[in-house]
Amino acid sequence: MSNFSTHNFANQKALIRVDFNVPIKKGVIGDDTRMTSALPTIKKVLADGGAVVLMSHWGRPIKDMEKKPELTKADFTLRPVAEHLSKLLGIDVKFADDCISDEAADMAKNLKPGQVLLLENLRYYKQEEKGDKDFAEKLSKYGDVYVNDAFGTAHRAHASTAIIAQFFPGDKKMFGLLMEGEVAAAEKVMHANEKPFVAIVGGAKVSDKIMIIENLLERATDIIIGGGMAYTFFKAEGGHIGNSLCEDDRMDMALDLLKKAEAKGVCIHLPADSIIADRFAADANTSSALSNEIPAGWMGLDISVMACEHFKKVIGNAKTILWNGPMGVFEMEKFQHGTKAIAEAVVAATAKGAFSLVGGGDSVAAVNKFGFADKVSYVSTGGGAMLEYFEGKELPGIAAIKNA
Ligand SMILES: Nc1ncnc2c1ncn2[C@@H]1O[C@H](COP(=O)(O)OP(=O)(O)O)[C@@H](O)[C@H]1O
Ligand SMILES: O=C(OP(=O)(O)O)[C@H](O)COP(=O)(O)O
Repeated sequence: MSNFSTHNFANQKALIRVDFNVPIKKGVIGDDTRMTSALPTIKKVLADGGAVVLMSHWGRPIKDMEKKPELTKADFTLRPVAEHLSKLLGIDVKFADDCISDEAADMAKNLKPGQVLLLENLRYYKQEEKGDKDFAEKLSKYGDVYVNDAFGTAHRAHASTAIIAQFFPGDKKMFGLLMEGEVAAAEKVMHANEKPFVAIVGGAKVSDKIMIIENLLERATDIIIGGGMAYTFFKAEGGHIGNSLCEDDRMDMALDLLKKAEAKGVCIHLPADSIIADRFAADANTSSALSNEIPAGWMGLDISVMACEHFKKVIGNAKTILWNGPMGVFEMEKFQHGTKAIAEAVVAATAKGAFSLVGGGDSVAAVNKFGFADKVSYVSTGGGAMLEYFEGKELPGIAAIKNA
């Protein structure tokens, strides 16, 4: 592998895998941390006299379109990201409507030094997530040099994050500045794990993160499980969760995890009560209920008073805090309280000397929304990636460049 900082990109095209999986609502970018964090890498290539071809995924289009037939590819387009990036860079960022078409290939070929091209969402193609070799090879033709700066997606062995690296010789593949910075910070935290070590896991990616929680049992003294994650546990224990988020095929795993935690002496903290809603909507009717007694037709969208108080106490004693995943649907005013309360507790613990690492696209958006980003020890652009790194695993996106 080569060194990004010392590489001279003059007259070269850098094909950069970024993680621009940022919140977008009605075509407007929300928290743009993942974009601003990649700017130093992009600017260095341009300053050297090179050109930049950017590739990213956004959301999970194929899976989501299967679940909700009313969705179309247009709901997952990266076009607003190209427009926002134009503003951030102060130049007109070109956009290819399809990541793998002849047109995209031509646009990449004709790119001049100082120009930037963003390809449409890689996940329009199932080959991306399957790690298809031909797909990766086609993408590899867009650049002279491959740069991986997508720490948030480094835990995925996908075509653009890992498989593609084999099509570049050792001196033409490298990590970008964001990736280098993230890895250095994660290493620091790995060695700063003073106890009590409290891991806070929330959000909506139940199946992904339930496996990660199991591995956290090796390091954490306490694991707080909130957000949409929690209801699979309550249902598995025989509770009533109404229409709350749940992955039935992970219930056995949830029970198993509770048993393993008990055997290891790790405390798992679930939210005793929830703010419930009659619809998944900002103007839904709301009430509060025990998290295992949610009435039919209602869903838990935030943690409630008892849970907040309990979680705050646990966090107050922590010396090391690792947080990924919001406690509720913080994007909606009515369901932001739990996430805010937990963020405040993490900030207070940090002020008392704890080391706190917060990561994940939505988690970062949440700490920014509440103005706490500079009051925690480190904010990572990776959520699942950060947690997996913490397990001591070599992430596929890192291994593909390092070990080739
Ligand atoms: N109880 C809940 N029910 C449904 N969605 C939830 C719930 N709690 C949190 N969420 C959603 O989880 C999403 C973030 O999850 P995730 O992607 O796992 O976090 P991150 O991006 O920080 O890694 C947010 O959009 C939030 O609205
Ligand atoms: O947002 C992301 O991860 P995160 O929710 O763990 O922060 C990354 O862009 C990876 O997305 P994925 O979990 O759909 O592969």
